Amino acid sequence: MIVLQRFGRANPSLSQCSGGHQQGCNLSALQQRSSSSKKFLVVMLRHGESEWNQKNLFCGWYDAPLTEKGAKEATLAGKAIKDAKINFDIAHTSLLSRAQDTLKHILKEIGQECIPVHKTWRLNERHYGNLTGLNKAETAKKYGEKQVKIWRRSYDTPPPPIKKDNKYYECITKDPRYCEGPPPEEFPKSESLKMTIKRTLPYWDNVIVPQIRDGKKLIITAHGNSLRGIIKHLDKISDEAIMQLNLPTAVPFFYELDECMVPLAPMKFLGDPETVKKAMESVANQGKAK
Ligand SMILES: O=C(O)[C@H](O)COP(=O)(O)O
Repeated sequence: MIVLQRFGRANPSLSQCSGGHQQGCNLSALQQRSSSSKKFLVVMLRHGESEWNQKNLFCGWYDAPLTEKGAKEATLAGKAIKDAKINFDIAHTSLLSRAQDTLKHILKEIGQECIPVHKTWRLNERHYGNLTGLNKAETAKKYGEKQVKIWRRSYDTPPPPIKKDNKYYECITKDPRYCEGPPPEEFPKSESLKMTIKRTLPYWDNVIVPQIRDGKKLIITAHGNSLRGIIKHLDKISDEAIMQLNLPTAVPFFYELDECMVPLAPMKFLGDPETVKKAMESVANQGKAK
């Protein structure tokens, strides 16, 4: 198994059972932790390259399909998982095809196409508001790289809300895949990372965590920003430090969690360190004016 550098915690001392989202943990659980060797594995990854990644467009809730390269990246992710001898009991993904198809390629590669797959809007990409459909480099040229970095990576500044005359407004808002949620009053018009975390974490806490505690091995295929939210939560990364985290497409990373659902170590990638580092830099550079 090749493991890349860890994305460090801002404050490791905070990584105890004190987080409001870590349910069922108390002091006695903490005290027992040292004598218990129970570890839980969870694997996550961002989808493979999509057509809109290739064109460098803000995508968010628009349903851009995988490119051929994206499909190959997903298969390679499956190979890395196979080489690491990991198999799964349950999969979770978003309602967007790029994440679902990435999962399909992986499950095919590891010969686990039959495991249950749960799909939820709560794992969707953050909604990019009225930036949806705009080219990232051109937007940087127009509004400045600093502003684009704020829109892409700041913790609590959402992009401008999507307008009714945005070319993609109808196909996103009226998409029947959202008939079971979010409810109309919660349907996002744009989301900051903070807002994304607010709708993703209840799924982590109420659906994913109980399955992990139950001893199930999970794979989660989702998106750059819904996963940044989960990583921020697990690794207790500060609002400032999270701005520097850029997730590459289709590179699996994993956590080993203790019984309190606290990571035993920060996130680790499965992949060649140099390749992953370059891929992360290239994601960061998508917001530079060309
Ligand atoms: O929605 C998008 O455009 C991408 O999937 C993620 O974009 P980002 O890296 O600009 O946040």
